[in-house]
Amino acid sequence: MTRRKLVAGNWKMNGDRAALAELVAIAAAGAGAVDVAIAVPATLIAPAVALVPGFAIGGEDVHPAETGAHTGCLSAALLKEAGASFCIVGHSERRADCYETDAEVKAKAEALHRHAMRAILCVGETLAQRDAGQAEAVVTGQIAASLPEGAAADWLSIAYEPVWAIGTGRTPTVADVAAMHGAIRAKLRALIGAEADAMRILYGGSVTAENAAALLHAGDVDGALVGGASLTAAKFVPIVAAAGQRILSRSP
Ligand SMILES: O=C(CO)COP(=O)(O)O
Repeated sequence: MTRRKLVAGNWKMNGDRAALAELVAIAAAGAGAVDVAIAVPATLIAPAVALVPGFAIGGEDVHPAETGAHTGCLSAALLKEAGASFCIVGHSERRADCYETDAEVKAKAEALHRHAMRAILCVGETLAQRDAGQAEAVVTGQIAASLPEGAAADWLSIAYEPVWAIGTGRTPTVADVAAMHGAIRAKLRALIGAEADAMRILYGGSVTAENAAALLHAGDVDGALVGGASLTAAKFVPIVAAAGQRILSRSP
């Protein structure tokens, strides 16, 4: 099955209104054979959408409830009203900083689906878990416990982001990435059957213009979730270009 690649950016708590100018060239790069999307801090969603209408701008977190006494939180409806078409859920920084559980991540994804928004659900192991030989069990366990009801490829993507590869300049080997994505695909098949073959599984963690071609064309890798290198068009657009290239021959 051919899956169209998705290269998504995650600005985290970076960027400001001036930085939104980068989105003009980034949005133009998304007009080709690769889907492109950028998640920005919530206060930047509306001005970003105004600047690049029609381009996929997303949030970085959502509260599972519809409304209520949740000071400082944002519902899917609020994100959508601001112009977001998708949202990241379960990023490891939120699992660590905000103690988010798999059950909460699942509820957040379901809230997005109720509002016809797309979701990128993040999973990934820590270095200690990898060193202990538990990486696959941890990641497939997160998938089993946080996969939302009604999970389907037209609104949900998975992002495999090893915690130790985020912002560190370290990445797993291409073989390790392919093995983990294969394990995630197998787990998805067990949970949702043939729909799993249409679902995009992104890799995230220190993706750069230099390593993107190798990582993005590994087995079962359907795109990337990019942090630091998504903040400027100069760094991000070459990653989109790498996703669009077919590797016709490899050196021995
Ligand atoms: O966490 C990430 C994207 O969600 C990855 O961040 P970096 O690309 O900065 O390593």
